[in-house]
Amino acid sequence: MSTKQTIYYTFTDEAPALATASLLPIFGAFAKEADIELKLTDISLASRVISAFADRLPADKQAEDGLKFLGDLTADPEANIVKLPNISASLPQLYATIKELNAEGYGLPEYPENPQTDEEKEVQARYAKVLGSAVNPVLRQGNSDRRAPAAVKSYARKHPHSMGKWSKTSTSHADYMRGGDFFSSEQSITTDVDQTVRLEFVGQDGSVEVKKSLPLVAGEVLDSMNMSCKKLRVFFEETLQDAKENNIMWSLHVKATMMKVSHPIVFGHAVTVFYKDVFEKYGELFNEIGVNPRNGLGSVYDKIQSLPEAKQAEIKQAIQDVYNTRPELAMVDSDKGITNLHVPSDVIVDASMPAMIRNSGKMWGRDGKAHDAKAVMPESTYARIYQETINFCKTNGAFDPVTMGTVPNVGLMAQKAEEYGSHDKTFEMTDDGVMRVVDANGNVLMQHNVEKGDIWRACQTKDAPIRDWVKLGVTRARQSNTPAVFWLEEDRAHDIQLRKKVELYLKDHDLEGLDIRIMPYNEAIRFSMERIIRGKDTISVTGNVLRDYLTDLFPIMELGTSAKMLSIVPMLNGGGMYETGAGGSAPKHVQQLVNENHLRWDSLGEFLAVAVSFEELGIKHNNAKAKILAKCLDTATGKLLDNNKSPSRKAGEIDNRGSHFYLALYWSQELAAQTEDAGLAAKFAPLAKQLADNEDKIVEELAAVQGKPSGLSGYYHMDLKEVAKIMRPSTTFNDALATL
Ligand SMILES: NC(=O)C1=CN([C@@H]2O[C@H](COP(=O)(O)OP(=O)(O)OC[C@H]3O[C@@H](n4cnc5c(N)ncnc54)[C@H](OP(=O)(O)O)[C@@H]3O)[C@@H](O)[C@H]2O)C=CC1
Ligand SMILES: O=C(O)CCC(=O)C(=O)O
Ligand SMILES: [Mg+2]
Repeated sequence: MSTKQTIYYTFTDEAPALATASLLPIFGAFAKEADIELKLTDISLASRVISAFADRLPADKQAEDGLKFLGDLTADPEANIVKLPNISASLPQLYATIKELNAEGYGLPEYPENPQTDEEKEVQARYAKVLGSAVNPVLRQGNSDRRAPAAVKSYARKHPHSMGKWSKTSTSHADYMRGGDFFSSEQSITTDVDQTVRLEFVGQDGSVEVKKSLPLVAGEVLDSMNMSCKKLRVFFEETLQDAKENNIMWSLHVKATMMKVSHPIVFGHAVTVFYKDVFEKYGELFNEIGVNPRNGLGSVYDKIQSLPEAKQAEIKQAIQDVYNTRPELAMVDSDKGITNLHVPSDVIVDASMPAMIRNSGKMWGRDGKAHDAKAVMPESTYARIYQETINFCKTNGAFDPVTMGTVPNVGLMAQKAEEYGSHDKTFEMTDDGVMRVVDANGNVLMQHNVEKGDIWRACQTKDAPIRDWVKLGVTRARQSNTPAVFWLEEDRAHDIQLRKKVELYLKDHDLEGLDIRIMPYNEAIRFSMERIIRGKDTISVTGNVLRDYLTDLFPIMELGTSAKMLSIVPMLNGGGMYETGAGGSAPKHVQQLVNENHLRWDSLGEFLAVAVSFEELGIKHNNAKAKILAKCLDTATGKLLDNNKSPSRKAGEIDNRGSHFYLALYWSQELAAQTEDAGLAAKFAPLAKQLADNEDKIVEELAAVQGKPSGLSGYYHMDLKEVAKIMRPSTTFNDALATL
């Protein structure tokens, strides 16, 4: 007999949070019939800020630390978490959150940009924990299995999304550093024993500063690498000159959100090199008024507001003058004049490069039209795969969603493997000297000569996650009868360590009849692309960053968006996390809801994740009803796709809420029709009838609210009651659901 089981469903940010207000009541009502409870756990950016300062807030403003709760839960073999995409906050997003909360009377301290006192340092440290990719590494206590389910793939084949044509004469390309970057300086070791190493800076006078003590466990891989600030700035200048001479648009693609320490620094250099004339002329003034180029040009516009109007106009003119001397800069919003360099969180490489490739290799220009572009990604380790993809499209034309195969991914990410764990071991050098990794006996394990401004970082990957990742790769190859490729370079220091382990751990498995290969990145992507255009599937088994990049790149080509991916994290301790999609939180969708009360967010990722989550409870707890709920949910999802009841982009047509209604209709019909459990069928038959009888009325009620502003007030700190009102406007539907 089963006892009550719990699914922890996360409340996050932006579009997925809005969708939750409509969808969770449906999931909750259905799940109840299988003795399953869905508990909402708030891990939104606002909730994380509130939790960080809970001890300073009055009791009525405090809230449970949802992230800590779920983080602890990941150790429990019973854990069952449905994780929606959340904001990985850049500084401008954090400022906006603090402002919004303080307007509600929270009285949170301002973020100290240049902390001087101990108090300010402490405040900054608390905010630092909230910034960037602060949720995923805590919850992802397992490796990742991301794929396009068969129903989704078949829908995409029948209803292909638009794909920009590729021309052989396209001048678009990826540009990256040919030296002085992390790739060219990487060193890597594997420790045989548990030990604590020190990350030390040795000054020119011989003084030693311990930056960090790092406990390592036996079998762990530790890398260290350096990016030269001078070479980075020269690289930016050269790419700008080259783009200007060749009349091609310049476009920066980094991941300042996830690589929260290193990439804002890189982004800041791009801003100060691009607008060099402005920063040279007004640098001192900018320092005085607190401009932070790492927050983008937006920071200049923001901070100069404290200056007299004439001065502001002078600076704005100087910015405009820069555009005469520089190549055209890619735009995020050409109507509003927002460029790629405006804020660091607008262009995020995992999604932005596939969007460019899908769009014939073009980015948007000042004139609102698409143009060929030089995509600048300083760090060469992974940038090369985009050049390879661009070459492939130039030769073979755009991918065709109707005929193309699929590239699922098995990604290494457990226990903060690879780049996810690097935030606390990434340092900007304040002086020239040597950065080194030293063991307890004083032996130097790795070292780099560094200069002021360089970015030096160490990166950890534990052994247990690697072993589990190899197993997951082999398992997926076996279960789906698909070739699997481990993407590992032959001459990259980190990958040399990993290759040894992969070769060793592959021996633990029966590989009979499987096609398992190890290939360098460019060969691996070419191999996968050669197969994909012939309709063949290839599993990519990769490290963490390639996991991130490939699970947007291929889904965006295959399905139009990575939101439609099934994204499972089998946790090392036995629990499961089911992520919804592989993409972001679609801020643009919120704007549309605010303006026209239409939410175009597609909850397909949520439907898929919850079905797997039910299924898992069914298996673990021998809960037959949960298994039926899962099976019927999957069938209903397929029917929803077939009947084209996914959200449209246009106000007045079916949106997120309408698609949820159809899910409830089809799901209840499937449950009523199944014969495995007569009790369940009897329970859902009246609902199915009521929903079907009232279909037109409900659809009308849901459409009637659209076309005018929704009245949503909070952005980062949404009022759940208000959101529920906006997201559940059909009384007929709500009443029907309440009968369950
Ligand atoms: N796992 C996680 O928690 C992740 C979080 N993020 C966070 O998300 C934010 C935005 O990231 P960004 O990379 O710009 O991605 P977006 O969320 O803006 O997604 C890019 C585009 O993809 C389309 N899209 C994405 N999801 C859906 C969906 N469910 N339904 C329909 N269309 C969809 C939208 O296209 P259109 O506008 O044309 O409709 C959207 O504008 C950032 O704060 C980032 O930190 C990013 C990646 C993963
Ligand atoms: O954690 C993040 O900031 C982004 C995560 C992401 O893009 C992914 O997992 O695909
Ligand atoms: Mg991603």
